[in-house]
Amino acid sequence: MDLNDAVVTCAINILWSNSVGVTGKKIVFKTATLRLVRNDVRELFVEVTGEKAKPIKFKLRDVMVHKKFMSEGKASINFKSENCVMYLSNAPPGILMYFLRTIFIKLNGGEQKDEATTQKQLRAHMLSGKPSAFEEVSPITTTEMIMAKKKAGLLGRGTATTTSPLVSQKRRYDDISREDGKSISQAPAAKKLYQDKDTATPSLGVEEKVKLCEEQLEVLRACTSGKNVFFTGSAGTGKSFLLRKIISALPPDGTMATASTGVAACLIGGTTLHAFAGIGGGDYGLQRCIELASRPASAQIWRKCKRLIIDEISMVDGQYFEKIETVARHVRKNDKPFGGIQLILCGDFLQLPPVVKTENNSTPTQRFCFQSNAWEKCIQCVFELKEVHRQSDPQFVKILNHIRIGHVNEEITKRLRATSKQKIEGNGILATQLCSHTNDAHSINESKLESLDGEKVLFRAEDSDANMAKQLDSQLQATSQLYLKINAQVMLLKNINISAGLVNGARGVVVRIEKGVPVVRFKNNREYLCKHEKWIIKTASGGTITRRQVPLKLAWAFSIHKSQGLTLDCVEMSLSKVFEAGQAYVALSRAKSLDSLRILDFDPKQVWANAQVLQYYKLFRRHLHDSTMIPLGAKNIKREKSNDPKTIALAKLKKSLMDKPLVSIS
Ligand SMILES: Nc1ncnc2c1ncn2[C@@H]1O[C@H](COP(=O)(O)OP(=O)(O)OP(=O)(O)O)[C@@H](O)[C@H]1O
Ligand SMILES: [Mg+2]
Repeated sequence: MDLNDAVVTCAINILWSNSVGVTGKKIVFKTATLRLVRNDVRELFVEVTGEKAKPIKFKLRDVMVHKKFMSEGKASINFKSENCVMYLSNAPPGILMYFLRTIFIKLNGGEQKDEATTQKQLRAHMLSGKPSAFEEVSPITTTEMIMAKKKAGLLGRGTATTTSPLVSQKRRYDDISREDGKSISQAPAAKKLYQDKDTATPSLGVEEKVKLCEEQLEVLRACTSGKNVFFTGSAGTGKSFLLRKIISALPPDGTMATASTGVAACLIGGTTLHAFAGIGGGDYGLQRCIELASRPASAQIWRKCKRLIIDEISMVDGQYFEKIETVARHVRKNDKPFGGIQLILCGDFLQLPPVVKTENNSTPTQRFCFQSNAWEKCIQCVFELKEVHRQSDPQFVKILNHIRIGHVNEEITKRLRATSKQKIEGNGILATQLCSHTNDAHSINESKLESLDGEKVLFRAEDSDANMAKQLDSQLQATSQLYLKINAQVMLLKNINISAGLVNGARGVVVRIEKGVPVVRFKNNREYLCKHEKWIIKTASGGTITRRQVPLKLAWAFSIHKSQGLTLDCVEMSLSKVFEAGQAYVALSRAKSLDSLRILDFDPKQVWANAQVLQYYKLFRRHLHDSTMIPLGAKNIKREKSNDPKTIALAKLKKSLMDKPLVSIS
């Protein structure tokens, strides 16, 4: 992360006890800053600076760190020789992890002096009469990192990773102290700090090594500085990935991570916006919505919320957004936009629009969030991510950028039609069919599973609260009951090991059942024993519910709506029944490359973009060039009478967007 790895701001309680363990002095800081500093003789200290308090320093010698709840922003540091424990809470989990890692590496990654030498130097310094000076530790160097890893038994003598017996040893506390200048084994601590696979905050997981690019860092900075931010970008520019990093850089108390759909919410470790808001599906009148949100449980959630994060904002209905903005002001008794809650919104309006309920067979009036007055009032900063990370082939990226704005020419048609006959299957793994309608996908999976020989095996999920099974089913891709057979086509639902290709969305086939769990052969020929994984869902009230299940889902077919936000390995689609603007773009942009994609019946007519969205983006880009601090919203957007992509106005608009493509094409 771009932030200082030697500093963390959080709530801190410091407790001293006497030699028989009776608690004595206690200091409580609601907010304080911890800094790693060194003195003149390079001894390490943690410096605590609270509000209106003088800094206090604690020598980092003979310490134990308890970090089991690091992903919830909690940890403790036990200064054993001082009989003092420091409890940290409400720390941004990602920042806390880097802070603890810096302690670990600084303690173990340098050439260490023994105690006698240090004492000698200290005496000399005191005699010199110079005032003591402390300075912040320098950034971690590669040498320090390698040395620390070696000492922890995470690196062998060569470069290969070793499996030290201590690595698998389960310990409640991780002793990272050095005694007598020698390192004791810190393998579990190190393993956790380098390879944590916790899911409550996915950014602390296996993605930790993937670094944000410069444009993503700029958005992160705006979010951590408290601004109301909307960031957009085409499919695969890393919006959800960045959101996970943003969530882990914010204090957990009052940070509500939500998304318009369950699948998207799960990808950022959050809940659905509807579950958070507590006003039902948004069909009630405003007065009723305020009443619903004012019920004690709902009102408490609204009052506690300091930062509201919404992914896949394109699928949030504009009227609903307007309603929750008013509800927020009423329930929080605060007249500021959104009742003073910081908003972090992200999505791509050129992907799927809100699902609109048709009343009395009338034509649905789609209202996007950006068309609401609330949007204009609330959004302070807008950003557009341009670097595509999902696809690396520049030709495919270029095609997708054209499709995104509903533009198809002969060259694109020819290239996409050429995929219709290509063989994308391999290793017994069939392509996943993307269907425009959910029911089609469901029945394909059912019938394909039935048609396989052999017994069906049931894998039941274990939920922390059996009464919440329905909510978990609606939010997670891992179902409460999963039926599999040998040769079933499946998709992995977790990032297990990025470098080994075992990532969320990886396609495979069940080859056998071993030790009661399925073994899957993936497209890259790797076999993996899919043991139970844990999903943690944050409830709107701040609690958590967990599900343990085999991380697989049947993958003969998915609906395009359920695939929004995903990266898929090997996909086939028929787009003849698409019914939404952006639907073909969402389907096509799930693929990583043209070689892993087969379009059966490509026709340019299947591709169109919503005219109002195009106009919004045109305006958006103009503002983006002037300044990023602008109100953007409905007032500035002239409504198109027709959605027909063939209108002259639209053609002109597309042309202007093509002259300056929304995403730079290399
Ligand atoms: N800075 C980065 N470096 C390397 N890979 C990245 C980076 N940012 C994102 N990625 C990877 O790119 C892929 C797409 O990211 P992500 O799903 O977040 O995109 P998105 O913008 O949310 O797409 P969509 O609009 O389809 O939801 C993921 O595999 C992610 O890990
Ligand atoms: Mg996404």
